[in-house]
Amino acid sequence: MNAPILEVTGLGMRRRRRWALRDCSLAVPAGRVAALVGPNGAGKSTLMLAAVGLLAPERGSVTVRGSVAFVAQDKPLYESFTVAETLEFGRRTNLRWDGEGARDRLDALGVPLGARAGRLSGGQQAQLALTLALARMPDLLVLDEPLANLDPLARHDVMRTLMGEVAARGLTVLLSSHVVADLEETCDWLVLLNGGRLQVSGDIDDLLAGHLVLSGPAGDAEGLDAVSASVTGRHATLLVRGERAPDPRWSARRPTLDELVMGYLRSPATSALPGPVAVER
Ligand SMILES: Nc1ncnc2c1ncn2[C@@H]1O[C@H](COP(=O)(O)OP(=O)(O)OP(=O)(O)O)[C@@H](O)[C@H]1O
Repeated sequence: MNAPILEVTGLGMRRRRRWALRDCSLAVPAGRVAALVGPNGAGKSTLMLAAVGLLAPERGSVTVRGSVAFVAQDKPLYESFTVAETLEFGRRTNLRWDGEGARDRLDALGVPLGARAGRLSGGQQAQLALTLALARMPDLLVLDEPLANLDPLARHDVMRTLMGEVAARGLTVLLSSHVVADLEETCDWLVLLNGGRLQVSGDIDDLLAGHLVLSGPAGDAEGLDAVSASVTGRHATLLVRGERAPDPRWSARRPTLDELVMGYLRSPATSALPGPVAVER
């Protein structure tokens, strides 16, 4: 595994008086596209604010090995600036700035340079905010719900832009979303928060390969160590850890990412976390 670009150890974060995150330890290897998922109030934004240094940890530590850029949920843009003025402002306020790449990207997306940022569509504003962050040439890009309020085509375009950058220069991305289906094709790392606790962290292919969805008679489910189970009449569907069905009474298949996420969210006391991570220094 590549050395983690983001490493969080024993992180505890308080928002006002309440703990928003407790005892979170995770590592995201360089070059990954990591999905940060969890219900409302799980602590996703808090974790991202800690990762980019906008909130200081109450307990534990956050290490980023490289430069970081952040796009907040409300995509702050100067509404009265034109797109060209926005780019010029970026050039003047950043030491590292890929203005040419930014213009090329906006050109390819059909975002007019002369339009005022406040008059762009939601999808174009999302692309402009993403373009500004990418122009800073970060090693780690942190995006708080970059796909919220976008139509399916705009969501696809944003993800394609990200994938292009990841492939072209090994960018690492941490992005939060509520729509797991949007993440399945592009993300290869999963971080699942629930109620301020880390529940799942790891490579998505490994996680999917290490779990099964079992279907069979509800009466046979006892004794199986399921992550979660749903029973309809005499039939049970279970998410379990393992690579093979326990016996022929159960039909087994690999879960989808959505099934894996939902299975863990239904059982907040369960977790799928790696052991201590060896870091190359
Ligand atoms: N500015 C704030 N002041 C006080 N408490 C806050 C603030 N922002 C968030 N919190 C609290 O911290 C906890 C974690 O919130 P956070 O915004 O990190 O969750 P989230 O997973 O990003 O949620 P969502 O999916 O709704 O955006 C919640 O209990 C929330 O009420």
